[in-house]
Amino acid sequence: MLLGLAVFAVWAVWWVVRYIRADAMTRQSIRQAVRVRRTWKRLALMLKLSVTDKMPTALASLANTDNKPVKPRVLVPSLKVVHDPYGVIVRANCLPGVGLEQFQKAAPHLADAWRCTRVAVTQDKPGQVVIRGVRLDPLKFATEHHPTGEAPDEIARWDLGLDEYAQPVSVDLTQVPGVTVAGLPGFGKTSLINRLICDWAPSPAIQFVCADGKVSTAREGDYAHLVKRMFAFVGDDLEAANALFRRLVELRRARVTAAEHVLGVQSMWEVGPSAAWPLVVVIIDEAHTYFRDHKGSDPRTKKLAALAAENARLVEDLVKKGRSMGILTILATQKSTGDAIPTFIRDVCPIGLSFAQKTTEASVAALGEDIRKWPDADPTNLQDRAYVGVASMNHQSQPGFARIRTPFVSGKDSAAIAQQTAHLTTDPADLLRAQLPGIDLGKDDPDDTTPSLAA
Ligand SMILES: Nc1ncnc2c1ncn2[C@@H]1O[C@H](COP(=O)(O)OP(=O)(O)OP(=O)(O)O)[C@@H](O)[C@H]1O
Repeated sequence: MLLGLAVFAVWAVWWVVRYIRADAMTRQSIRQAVRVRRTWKRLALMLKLSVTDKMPTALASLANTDNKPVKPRVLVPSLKVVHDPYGVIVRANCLPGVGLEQFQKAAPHLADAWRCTRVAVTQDKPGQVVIRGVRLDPLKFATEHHPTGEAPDEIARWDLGLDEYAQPVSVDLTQVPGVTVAGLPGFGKTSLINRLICDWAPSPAIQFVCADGKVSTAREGDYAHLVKRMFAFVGDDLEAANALFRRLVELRRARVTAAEHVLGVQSMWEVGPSAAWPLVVVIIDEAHTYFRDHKGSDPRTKKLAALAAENARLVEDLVKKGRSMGILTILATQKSTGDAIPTFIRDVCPIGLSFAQKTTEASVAALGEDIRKWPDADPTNLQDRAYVGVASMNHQSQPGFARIRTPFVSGKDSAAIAQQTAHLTTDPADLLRAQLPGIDLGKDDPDDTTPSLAA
C-alpha cells in the first residue's frame, strides 16, 4: 500500500513538473490528451466504435452457478494517447467490425469531440489505427530551421518540413534527376533551396553549382553568401549560362566515359556519391530567364532566342540523362506559365513543389494536370500571407499532394554554413581529371556537339 502511494506520488510530481515546464501550446495538448482519455468510453459508444460480445467468457460461465443469463460485454477499443505541441496522436486497437474504415468514417465527429481542426486516421500495423488530431493548423505556424553544420546521416534525403498533421516530411532524392519549385514571389522558394544547401553543404560528397536568373553577379541576391560553397555561379547573362550548362553536359558525358574505370559500375547510385565522385546539385533559380522565348527579327533578339532554345536543350539533357551519373537539377521559378520551365523538362522531374499561385492554370503549369483532381491541395489556396513558406508537393509513393510548412532559414545561418564549408568546394570535372590522368574523357557520341573535357 505504502509502495503504491509512493509510486503514485512520484508519478504525480513527474506529471506536474512536465506540465509546468511545457510551453503554452504543449500544455493545451496535455489537457486535450487527458480529455480524450477521460471521455473515450462514452464517445466510442456514441460513435459506434464499440462492439457487443454476447458470448460469455469461460470465467463468467464458471462463475455463473445460478444459471442466470450472462450480461453481454460491451468492448471499446483501447487507446494510447500521446501529445505534441499541435495536438494528439492516438493509437487505438481494432475490434471485430471496428477497423480503419469505421474510424475513418468517424473522423469528422472525433474532430468535433476533441476540438481538432483536422483528424486523419491511418493504419501502421494490422489490428491498430493511428488517429492524428491537430488542434492548431500546423501550416499556419511559421517555423525556423537552424542548420547544424554536421554532415547529414543519410545522403540525398531532403528534409522539407511538417505536413498538415505536423508530421515531418522528407523526400529521398536518390535516383531523382530533377525537382521543380514554383510559386509567387516572396513565398519561400529561396528559403527552401537555402535549407537544402545548408543541410547538405557539410558533406564533401556533394557539390553545388548555381545559375540565378534574378541577379547579374554572385554578390547580389539570395546566393551571395552561399556562393562560397559553389564551384560555379552565373547570373542572368544568357551566354554565360549557356557556357555553364554546356560545361555541365560535358561533365555528364565525361562521367559516362569514366564510370566503369572509376566506379566499376554504370550508375553512380549503385555505389553512392563520394568526395571523389560527388553528387552535383545544379540549382537554376528564376529558370524562366534562361528559357523564355525571345520574339523579334533583329540579330540580337535572334541570338537570344537561339541561346534560350539551346539552354532548354542542354538542361533537358542534364535532367534526362544526369541521374545515373549523379547530377540532380533543381529548377525554381516565380513565373506561372508553361514556358517558365518547358514542359518537356518539367515532365521528367519526378518531384514538383509549388508555393502560392494566383490561378489554377498556374498551379497546373507548376504541378501538372493532376492538381485539378485535388482541389484542396491547389496552391491557389495558399495566397494568404499566413501561408508564406507553405508548399504543395506531389506525393512520390501515392496519388495526390501533400501540403508542407517549410521552415525559414536565415541569411545569417546560411552565411555561417557557407563560411564553415567553403573549403569543401571542388569542381567535379577537376576531380575526374585527377583520377584518370591521360584518359580521353571526350565524346562517346559522335552526334554530340558539346566540347570535350580533355581539351
Ligand atoms: N519558410 C518560411 N517561413 C516563414 N517566412 C518565410 C519562409 N520563407 C520565406 N519567408 C519570408 O518570405 C521572404 C521571401 O522569401 P524568399 O526569398 O524565400 O521568397 P521567394 O519565393 O524566393 O521570392 P522570389 O521569387 O522573389 O525570389 C523572406 O525574406 C522571409 O521573410
